[in-house]
Amino acid sequence: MSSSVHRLASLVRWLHHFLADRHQRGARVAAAIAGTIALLSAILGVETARKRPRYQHAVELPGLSRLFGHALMLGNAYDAFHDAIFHIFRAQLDRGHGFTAHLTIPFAQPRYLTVDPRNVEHVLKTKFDNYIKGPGFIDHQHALLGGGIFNTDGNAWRVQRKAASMIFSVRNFRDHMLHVFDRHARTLVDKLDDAATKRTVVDLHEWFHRFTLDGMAEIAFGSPIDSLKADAPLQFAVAFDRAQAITNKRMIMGVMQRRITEWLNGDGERLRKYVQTTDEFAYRLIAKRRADSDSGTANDLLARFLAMKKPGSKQGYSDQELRDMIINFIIAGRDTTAQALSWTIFELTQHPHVVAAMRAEIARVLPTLASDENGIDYDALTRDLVYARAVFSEALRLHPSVPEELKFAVQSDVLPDGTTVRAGEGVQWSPYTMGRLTELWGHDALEFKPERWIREDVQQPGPYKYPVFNAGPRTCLGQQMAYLEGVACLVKLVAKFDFDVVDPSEVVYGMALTLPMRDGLRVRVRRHVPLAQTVV
Ligand code: HEM
Repeated sequence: MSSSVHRLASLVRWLHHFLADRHQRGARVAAAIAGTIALLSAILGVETARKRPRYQHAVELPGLSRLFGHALMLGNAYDAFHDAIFHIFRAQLDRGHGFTAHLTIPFAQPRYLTVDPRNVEHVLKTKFDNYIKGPGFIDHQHALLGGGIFNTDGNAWRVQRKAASMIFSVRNFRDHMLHVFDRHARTLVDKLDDAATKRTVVDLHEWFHRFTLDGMAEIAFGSPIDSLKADAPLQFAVAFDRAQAITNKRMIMGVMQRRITEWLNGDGERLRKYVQTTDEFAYRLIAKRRADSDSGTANDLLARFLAMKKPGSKQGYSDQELRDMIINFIIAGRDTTAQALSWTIFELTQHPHVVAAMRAEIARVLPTLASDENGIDYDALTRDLVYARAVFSEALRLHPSVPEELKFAVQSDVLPDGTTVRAGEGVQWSPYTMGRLTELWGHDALEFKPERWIREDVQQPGPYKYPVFNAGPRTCLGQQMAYLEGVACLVKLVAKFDFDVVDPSEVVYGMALTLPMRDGLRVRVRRHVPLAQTVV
């Protein structure tokens, strides 16, 4: 009896979550409850029974309802989704049940959740051709990402990857990108200096998104935006974040369930509106570059795509294809690095001894940084700032910018741990959970310890135990760029400022395709006074 009551309460909470819309409750909610229950009852009982696999090695995730699969469990846990997955695995491993679990989502193909590095290597590298993004996933993301690099498979992906990889050369990093990052980091420092004088509270998370957008716009699209200098966030950025949040909700739905839910709760309409705003921004950039007579000699990504013919065709890329490229690169280059910076600063505020160790390294490697007008040396950044780089890696271990990943099998296959995956089924792995498992990182897995990255007696983790930047043929193209930009910015800020988080308990992640902070990172800024200067 109590479990029925609990299930009913769960159902109501789940429906409330997906239907919550201050403006359109009432008729829609009533229709939704009746319609959803009738529809799901009719279909899901049969569907889940039909799709439930014969397990080998993978165990059933808790919270399976014969009628609703894991939808209620996921809906209830949605706001803390990554931690729910972590706790489920923690409990499963404590019971000796292994590294892979099975998940059933109404109307969607069943999927496996795994945190086994051998399985991750298998999907990302060994059987790369057998695991694709797949039509369902691509359909979910299409409104926002279109046919851009994150949302394609096969030849369309290959062509974009080849074209994009041209900008990620050591020469471009050293001679161009570093100077761009340095310039924007100075603008950020000036703003923080001003905030320190006025003692205002600033949302560092939002400022980091502007910092990385400005860098990305200049490097990839050849168009300075200077959003850091503006008084308020760009309208584009607000719409972009909201569009991502809606797109992410789709990841725990089947396509049909998504259509019904979004029709009922209005998310479909809202997404169209947000995408329209992001499109206007992208199309303005494209029009400006098409009109610019110098763009033929420019070296940025947009210039390269503008100059290219489509493979096997005499035609160039259409505005819509260029728009897809721009939007995908904004997610790639703005959100990931801005969020990595935000979580790193947050961890630093909680671990003053790490800040002290960073400052000691900065004093040794870049003694004039705090007053330096010449910018940061490339070799120092990529080779000598070992501890600062470890700090960035460690923050990403606990707060990976892409917290969950998913691919679908083209043909039936057996994972290295013995789990049978049938054609069309999904394999999802969780960098967020993997970064927190004692089985992978030792007894202190949950502690923030940059030292673990520089211990000589411990082998450095490979990309399958630490799949934060993906691995194999689709490994992140921008990993080095992210370290360059991230570490350059971090050392400048750490050398000059102390940050106090207004309320650490309000720093939680929000649900998006990446790992933003739901309510931002509100900090008070103080100019750092080195000890030597405080001694009278
Ligand atoms: C801390 C920062 C970053 C993290 C954690 C990160 C992580 C990732 C991950 C997990 C993927 C795979 C996504 C997927 O499965 O589709 C990826 C792909 C990619 N990343 Fe990054 N990334 C970061 C920064 C950057 C930057 C600065 C760029 C520069 C534009 C970039 C460019 C790309 C591109 C183009 C891909 C697509 C690769 C492909 O599908 O072939 N990333 N990144």
